[in-house]
Amino acid sequence: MSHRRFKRILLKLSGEVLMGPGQFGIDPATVDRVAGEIAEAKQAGHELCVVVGGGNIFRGLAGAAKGFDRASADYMGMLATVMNALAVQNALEKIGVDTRVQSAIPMASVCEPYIRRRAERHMEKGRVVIFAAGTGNPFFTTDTAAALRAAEMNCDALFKGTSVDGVYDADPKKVANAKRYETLTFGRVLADELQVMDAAAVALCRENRIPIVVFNIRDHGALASVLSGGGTSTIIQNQQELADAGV
Ligand SMILES: Nc1ncnc2c1ncn2[C@@H]1O[C@H](COP(=O)(O)OP(=O)(O)OP(=O)(O)O)[C@@H](O)[C@H]1O
Ligand SMILES: O=c1ccn([C@@H]2O[C@H](COP(=O)(O)O)[C@@H](O)[C@H]2O)c(=O)[nH]1
Repeated sequence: MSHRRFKRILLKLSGEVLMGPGQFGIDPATVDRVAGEIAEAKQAGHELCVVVGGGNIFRGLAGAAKGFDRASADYMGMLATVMNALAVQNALEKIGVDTRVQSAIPMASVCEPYIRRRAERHMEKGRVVIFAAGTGNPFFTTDTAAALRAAEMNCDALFKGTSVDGVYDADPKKVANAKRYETLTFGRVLADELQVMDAAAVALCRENRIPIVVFNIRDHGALASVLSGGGTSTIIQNQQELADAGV
């Protein structure tokens, strides 16, 4: 199923994927490749904004498990996403893509604060807006931030670029014979507690009728293939919209 109809896209970029073949941190070659794919999608006529994760550097839950105060650990996680956002911005600007980073935690000497109307204006001017620091609140995730920004920016779809090629009936990293869904309804994802994305993010997309496309951004060229109807992915929508799209 081609996703060309989705003109304005929120791309949720997994932090974990940005570490490339490494075990931690930012792999410049991977960031450059992903930036190239964003540029390609833009050239194909899509408007893009990006929310970056932070799992390659710090996750609040993992910090809390090691004894950090949960809220402080979450702030550390949000700061990690700012580093990733700057890396993605740098890679995009090197290849001539105009960008702005906006952070939900204001840090005036590093990037712009998040201002919705300003972000909208940047997008109208053809810039890629990279949203950093998640929602700015502890106890949330960058998936929820992605759903929130997708709603605020009137995006046609949320593309979750992660390290699995779709949503399965069980975690494919743990269950060898897990089966991938081609399409799913929001209701099914929530009822079956499929963990690919947190429930708050899924509920927000359901309420705002924003389809979610889950795909593996580790696969080279995956964004372009999925947009044009090739590649492997799962689309999550309301039942009616799946029917309208002929699925
Ligand atoms: N039913 C399922 N289908 C697909 N993936 C699942 C499922 N259940 C759990 N997962 C896991 O969800 C993970 C993707 O989501 P997760 O939020 O952990 O990472 P991310 O958003 O890609 O990274 P980051 O948090 O670093 O930004 C996959 O790596 C996969 O192992
Ligand atoms: O709104 C938010 C978003 C993120 N966090 C913290 O940041 C890390 C990294 O984000 P991922 O979604 O895991 O990539 C997350 O583990 C949280 O600790 C947050 O507190 N609020």
